[in-house]
Amino acid sequence: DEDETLAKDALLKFIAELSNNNSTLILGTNSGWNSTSDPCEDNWLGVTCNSKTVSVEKIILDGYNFTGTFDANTICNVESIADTLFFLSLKNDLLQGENMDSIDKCKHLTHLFLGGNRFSGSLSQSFSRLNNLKKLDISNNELSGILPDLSRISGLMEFKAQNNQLSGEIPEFDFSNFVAFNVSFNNFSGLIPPEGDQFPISSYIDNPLLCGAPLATKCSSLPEEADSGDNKPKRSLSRDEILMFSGYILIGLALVLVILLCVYRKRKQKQKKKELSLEAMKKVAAFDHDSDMITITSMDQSKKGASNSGFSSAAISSDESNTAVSQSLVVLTSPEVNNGLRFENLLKAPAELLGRGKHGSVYKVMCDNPKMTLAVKRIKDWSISGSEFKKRMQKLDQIRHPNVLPAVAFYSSRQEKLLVYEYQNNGSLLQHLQGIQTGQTFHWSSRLSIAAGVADALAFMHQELQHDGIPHGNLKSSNILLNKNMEPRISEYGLMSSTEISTIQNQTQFASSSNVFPITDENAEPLFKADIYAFGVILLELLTGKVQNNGLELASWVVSVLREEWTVEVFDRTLIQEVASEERMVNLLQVAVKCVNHSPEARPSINQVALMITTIRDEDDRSIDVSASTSTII
Ligand SMILES: Nc1ncnc2c1ncn2[C@@H]1O[C@H](COP(=O)(O)OP(=O)(O)OP(=O)(O)O)[C@@H](O)[C@H]1O
Repeated sequence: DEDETLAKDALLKFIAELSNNNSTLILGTNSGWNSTSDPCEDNWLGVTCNSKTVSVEKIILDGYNFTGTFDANTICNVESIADTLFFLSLKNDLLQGENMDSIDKCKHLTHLFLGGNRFSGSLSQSFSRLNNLKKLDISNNELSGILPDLSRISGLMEFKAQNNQLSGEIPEFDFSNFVAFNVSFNNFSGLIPPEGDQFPISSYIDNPLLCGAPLATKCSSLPEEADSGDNKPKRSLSRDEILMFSGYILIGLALVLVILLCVYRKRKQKQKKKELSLEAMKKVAAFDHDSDMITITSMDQSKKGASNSGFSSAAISSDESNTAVSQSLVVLTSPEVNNGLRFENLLKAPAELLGRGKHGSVYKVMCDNPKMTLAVKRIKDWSISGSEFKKRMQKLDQIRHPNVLPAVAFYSSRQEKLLVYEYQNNGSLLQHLQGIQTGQTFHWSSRLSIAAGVADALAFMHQELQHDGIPHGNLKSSNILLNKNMEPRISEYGLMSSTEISTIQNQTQFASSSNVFPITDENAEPLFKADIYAFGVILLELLTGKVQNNGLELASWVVSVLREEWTVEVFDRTLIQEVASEERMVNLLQVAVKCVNHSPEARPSINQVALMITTIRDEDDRSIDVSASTSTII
């Protein structure tokens, strides 16, 4: 109750400051803003509350020409408002700003619209600490000076700052998430950051010192153009501006002198070091070559230190003799390799490092006998006993699904395990998703059938391996490989370590006193639910075209956008252009969101997921048939 009173008092002070104590006149007598009513219960004009927590979430007071002051202290210093307010819009109110250094205390703001006011001076650094911000509008104000580093806000999707007198360089925004951007009619200078050219010229015009795409001004010609004065905006300068520019000129001159000195010194040094650096470059080239392409050497060579490949030393580092090693390669029942794959052949074949994941490295191995290309995964320090590993591999080998890539052979020693798979020519789903960023097409129908294939395979594997407690354990787009027909094949099924198992069980409060193998029916459930979460993230990647990584926690980003009902903004833009029916995309999005539910128990079973996706795909197939037959009739 005390909180509610504090919030109400703060709101009343806020409106009084905004309106110069004229709120009743400006908002009307029925607006609700008075001390005898309640902002949430009595629906104050422009205030939206959360119906469950009865706390203020949105304030929208646009276009009232209040002419007073927005003092950030007034609302952001009151916890009961700052903790829940995520939307603040005061557009076209002719306000001045005060104590804007406190704006970061309104830390949950995702939308802040302050366009069309009389904010002046430079924008407070504290704007760059609004970490949850998605949209910021400071356009049509009297702001000047350099922007704070707003590029720190990783989820920012929209920035509007046109019609101010802002100067300095545009912050290095990560434009990949942006849907709108405008800095036109300012005094920005320097290069437009990379990918800024996805926005039209109108987003940048009238910044005489700005250069680079999409503007026609090339950056190298910038100083001359600026000096020549031809393109200078023709407006009289204030005294302050004259002082500021004189300061800039002096600093500029000093910088030029320093640069000239540096260049002169460097040239001298370069001449001296020319021979040395050539030598160094040779070394670098040799090093690169070694690490990209390795030949798996025989034991003798390795002893002499002939190879620095991780894989060769992996095989050799076991203290067993060459024959013992050869015997310990267990070839599983793959007809193509059953005949002839021996450990020695693997060791002799040329190999190339494909990548290093958290479980170890993967090598592409071009084997001569039998003639085939393999992917060999080397897992170090896997806390699973040799016999348990063997049992698991043999069990997995009995469960076959066309969309799961089986291991063709494995090797186990105390220090390391090797797993041999057929090499898949079309790369991983991750690579295809990354290709979208560079303009490669990834059609909706391919995405949908990959989703359906993976869901089917996962449903089958879960059903077959439920009793053995073997989930996938590390499902992600780099482990979904694509064969030559672009059909998905889930790789690395069942390679989860006991430490990871304990972590998941702990997270889900399923942990028992013993978190070690064997996993039983009762404690395995959270592990399978973790696979469903991971599959949900893959669905989100397919729909958004974005990739889950350290910088982007995809599920929370999507959920936060959806909470504000901007469903369309979630989707990959190329999909929206391509897909006739948004409905099926929305249906698939709903499946994904169910899968990434925080509570494991609330996630659907994989059978339900597979069924939902098959239904969406069937509808999609039917719609293609219908449109095909319609076009034939026409
Ligand atoms: N059978 C295969 N055919 C083709 N490429 C493969 C095959 N197996 C793995 N790769 C690729 O090799 C690279 C490295 O794989 P790795 O499994 O080490 O990485 P990761 O999946 O990122 O990590 P981890 O699975 O250890 O968490 C990945 O790009 C993966 O797609």
